[in-house]
Amino acid sequence: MVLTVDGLRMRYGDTEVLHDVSFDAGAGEVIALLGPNGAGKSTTIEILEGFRLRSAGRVEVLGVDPAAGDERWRSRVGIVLQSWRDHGNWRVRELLHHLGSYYAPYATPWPADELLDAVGLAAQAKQKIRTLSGGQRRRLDVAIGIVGRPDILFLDEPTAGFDPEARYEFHELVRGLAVDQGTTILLTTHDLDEARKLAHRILVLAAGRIIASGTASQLIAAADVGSLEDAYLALVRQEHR
Ligand SMILES: Nc1ncnc2c1ncn2[C@@H]1O[C@H](COP(=O)(O)OP(=O)(O)OP(=O)(O)O)[C@@H](O)[C@H]1O
Repeated sequence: MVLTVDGLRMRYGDTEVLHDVSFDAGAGEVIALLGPNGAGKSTTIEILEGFRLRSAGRVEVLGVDPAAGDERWRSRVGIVLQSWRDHGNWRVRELLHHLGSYYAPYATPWPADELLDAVGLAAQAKQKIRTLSGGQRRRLDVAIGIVGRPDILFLDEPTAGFDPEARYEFHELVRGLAVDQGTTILLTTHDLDEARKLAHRILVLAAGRIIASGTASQLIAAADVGSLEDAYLALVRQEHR
């Protein structure tokens, strides 16, 4: 398994926001984590990325506890946060080239120009980052996440602000990473269509617990409804009762 989460708990002060979360993922698997605002999706991802220390449970990412991940481990993990800190005065190509160089001791980084093509930013290569549109910045966030050709990629709401074409191209890119490079991908999204199109498995997290898990068709069949949207709404409404 590329990713194992077993009995994960997280507490902020007196409030427990993750209760006994367990799931795993294999190579090349795309998993979508869905759930209402505040369900604990970002918290889960940040623990797996090694940014937050969990309260309890076992977590392994590429065979390593993220709390103890070293530089080599970090170089194999790609991360797209909800918002990347800005380097406004850097130019797009320059930043990607620079960040790619960090990975050079461990992996062959994606050449900046190829990566710019892949995320649809070739025309903005020489632009300063602060002049990019919201969607263009988000594409750059994605490029930053994959520049080191990671074995596992964490994407926190990657397509928020994308136009439909950018979204389509991003979906193709994610599929390519999973299929051609065997990259394992865990993404959070509020876009059910995105989850249906991309994910081999969907996890629904509500109030810190996984309340359903399966393919889109399995979730739809289990709820005995006609669409993933209806299945999702039935699940989270049941949880609210
Ligand atoms: N540093 C913190 N201190 C205290 N509470 C926090 C902290 N970070 C998050 N929380 C709380 O933990 C819960 C889970 O938050 P989290 O950001 O993981 O949710 P989410 O599922 O990613 O939500 P969204 O869909 O809105 O991004 C929320 O109730 C949030 O208010």
